[in-house]
Amino acid sequence: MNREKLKTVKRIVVKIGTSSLILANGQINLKNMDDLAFTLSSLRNEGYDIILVTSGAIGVGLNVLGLDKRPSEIAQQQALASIGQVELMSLYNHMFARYQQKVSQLLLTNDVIEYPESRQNASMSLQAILSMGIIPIINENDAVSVDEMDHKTKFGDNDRLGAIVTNLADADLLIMLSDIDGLYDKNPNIFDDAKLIDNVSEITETLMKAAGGAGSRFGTGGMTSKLEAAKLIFDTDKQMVLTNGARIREIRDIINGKKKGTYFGQ
Ligand SMILES: Nc1ncnc2c1ncn2[C@@H]1O[C@H](COP(=O)(O)OP(=O)(O)O)[C@@H](O)[C@H]1O
Ligand SMILES: N[C@@H](CCC(=O)OP(=O)(O)O)C(=O)O
Repeated sequence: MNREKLKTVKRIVVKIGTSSLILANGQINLKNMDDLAFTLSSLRNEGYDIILVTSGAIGVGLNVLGLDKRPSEIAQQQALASIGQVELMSLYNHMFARYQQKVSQLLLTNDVIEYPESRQNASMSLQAILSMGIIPIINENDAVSVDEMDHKTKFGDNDRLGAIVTNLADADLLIMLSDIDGLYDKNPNIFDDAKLIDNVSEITETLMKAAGGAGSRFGTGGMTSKLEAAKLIFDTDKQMVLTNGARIREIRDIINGKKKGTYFGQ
């Protein structure tokens, strides 16, 4: 367990969850989005390769249509994601442009990553975008991804997608931004005495039991899906830091090795 390794990272994937992009009242969290655009653009200027994995298509879709909860029908959810994704990218495009940073969009499905040829193709596309100094912004292609018996196109959730992209891009570090300071030893929604864990070197059964579901009505996987993502990170010998999306500017402290959030690494 050594945060010293964080000081040598060159390529960083940042995953931001819906809970950091949408306020409790359903409005867009412009402060977090602007902090994200500023921080990632300045890191890019300093020479880091940056990839953003974003959630929020459905949350922003609800905002655009003035709805307060997800529809239950799949086709309705997909329509919402399709509407929200355009608005989400439009917001990012404007926010990043303020800092003279160009962005691109990549919408992925699980089958693209599973098939070696399309995976290689996605990887080459990503490399080409990065070599142009552009920040690729990645989400699942929610408008078309569904799971059928023999054709699985869904990733499950964007925490998993964040870990998959870290591997696909051969990045050194995944920064997972959520609405909480890191991983606690118990679900902090239920236990007042829950303590923040500083370092995790292995995903044990005890840790999995400590992880509960989503904290907001917009988040999906909760802490369980973040730990599943951490398992993929360990499998591929990468590092991950889980931290609060309300303090995005602390990413700089994190890559300077400071004790912020929960560090997953060996
Ligand atoms: N052991 C735990 N440590 C930290 N958070 C936990 C834990 N168990 C459950 N949670 C909940 O997981 C939530 C984060 O997951 P989620 O709502 O899916 O966020 P996001 O939209 O960022 O993916 C936290 O707000 C918290 O309420
Ligand atoms: N792809 C979906 C997000 C799915 C997801 O995992 O959401 P979250 O738990 O907020 O990271 C969307 O853009 O709405």
